[in-house]
Amino acid sequence: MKILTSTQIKECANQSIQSEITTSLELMESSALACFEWLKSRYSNEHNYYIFCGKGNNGGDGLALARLLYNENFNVEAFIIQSSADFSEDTQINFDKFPKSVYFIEGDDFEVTEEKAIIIDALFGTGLNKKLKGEAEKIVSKLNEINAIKISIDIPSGLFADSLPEENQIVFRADETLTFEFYKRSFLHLEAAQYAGKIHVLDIGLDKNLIENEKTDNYLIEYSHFEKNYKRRNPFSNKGNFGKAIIIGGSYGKIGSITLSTLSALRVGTGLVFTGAPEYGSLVLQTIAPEAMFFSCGDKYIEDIQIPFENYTIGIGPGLGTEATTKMAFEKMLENENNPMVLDADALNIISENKDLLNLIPKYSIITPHPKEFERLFGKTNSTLEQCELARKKAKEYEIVIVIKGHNTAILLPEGTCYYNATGNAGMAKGGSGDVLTGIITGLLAQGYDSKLATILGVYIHGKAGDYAYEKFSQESMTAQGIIQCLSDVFLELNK
Ligand SMILES: NC(=O)C1=CN([C@@H]2O[C@H](COP(=O)(O)OP(=O)(O)OC[C@H]3O[C@@H](n4cnc5c(N)ncnc54)[C@H](O)[C@@H]3O)[C@@H](O)[C@H]2O)[C@H](O)CC1
Ligand SMILES: [K+]
Repeated sequence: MKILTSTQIKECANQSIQSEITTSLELMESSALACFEWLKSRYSNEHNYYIFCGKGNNGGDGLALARLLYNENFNVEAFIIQSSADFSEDTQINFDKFPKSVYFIEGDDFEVTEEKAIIIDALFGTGLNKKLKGEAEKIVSKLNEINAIKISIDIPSGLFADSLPEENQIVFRADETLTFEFYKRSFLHLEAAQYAGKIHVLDIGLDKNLIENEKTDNYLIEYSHFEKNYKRRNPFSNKGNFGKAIIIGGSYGKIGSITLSTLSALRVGTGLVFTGAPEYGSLVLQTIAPEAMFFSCGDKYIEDIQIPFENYTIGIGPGLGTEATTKMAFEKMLENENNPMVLDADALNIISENKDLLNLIPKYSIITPHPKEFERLFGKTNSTLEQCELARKKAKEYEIVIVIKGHNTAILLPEGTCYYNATGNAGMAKGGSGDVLTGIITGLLAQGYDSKLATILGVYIHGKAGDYAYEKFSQESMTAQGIIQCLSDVFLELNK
């Protein structure tokens, strides 16, 4: 899905209106209708709906929604922010059409009975041009204190679509956000995501051809992406058709991580998986992952990387350690390899101590740092949005794919495009999850997916398997091994 800026979204709506595909009032009505249908499918008319409206078009969506709810006998009260501004044209029409009297409110001068309350935030949408202050700030602060179900229309009031809130900025804190046509970019960054809650993208009928023509460098990965690009297995194939993945890492006390990567590479369909680890890891690896083959790279730590095969794809880093001999072996390996590989964890830590190594990374390789590892590699930034933009620059500079792991993992491609992932959950915020991702991407790369697809699909599958693990084991009890187990659910769904 394309991620457009608020200006582009407005432009799409304006063009739809100018080309007489629709009118602005119809768009407002279809936005309200989409919210109404969504609410009706989830909440009964036993709830009391408190709808807080501004005087711009976001408020108009709120007032139209209030009318739709009222007409179907839901308990609705509409509150309108008292200000000197006039209603926008369409909002005025919807204000006139609402059959009940409304409350004009100033500051915290309003009451909400918490029991069975649903608060709908239609105060400000994408038209907000500066931080909330004065009366608006007081209303939102009071709403944030109320114990009720909270739903924002289009975007939580006080939040911007294309930039992130500062610390202590007042923003409506929603449990769910019903957003129109597109994910707003800020929703994909932690600093703003915490205000938006669960995001639901509702279709309001903007012209799909206009959306198609809008240019963007930011996308959200969707299931369709996966469905379209996934390589089905040919019934006449043999293991030679599905590549060789070489997983390298492990050191004293960290054989577990390389075992997780190995198991993951096996579970995404790789033809042959080899693990290069210190000698004493052999027994554990061969017991837990008997399908993989082992080759020794040292005694307690990786000391020498001699890959005894050809035509392989390397994934290196989990549990690798940063011993002096390991560093040397890693550097030598980088000098000798030309094909794209996956670099994670200690491989990245070694590089961050010697930045010249960045120039040795084969083009189109994939690095998978978490935010701290990224910082060690490329420097500190003030927000995750700035970090994402720095990663875009570095991905271009070194012609590599950068995966910043986190709440919404961001993938930056060498051509400058960003793909965000929305699968996954907080149960994955545990040791071992990253090792699984390394194994998945290496396995897909080995099977002939190019770097871009291997990463996009890999990150998506990883999150999706995490979501299955959540359902099966709970967020608390799921482990990295649980994610690996649930990879089969993802592939079963795909093959349905
Ligand atoms: N674009 C679409 O596809 C559709 C959008 N809809 C809804 O419209 C809003 C955007 O509406 P807009 O009128 O542009 O602005 P807002 O309602 O967000 O309100 C802004 C309003 O308030 C004034 N203002 C701006 N900043 C502040 C501030 N800090 N404090 C006080 N007042 C402020 C500004 O002058 C405006 O008048 C979008 O989010 C959707 O909900 C449609 O209804 C359907 C199509
Ligand atoms: K809003």
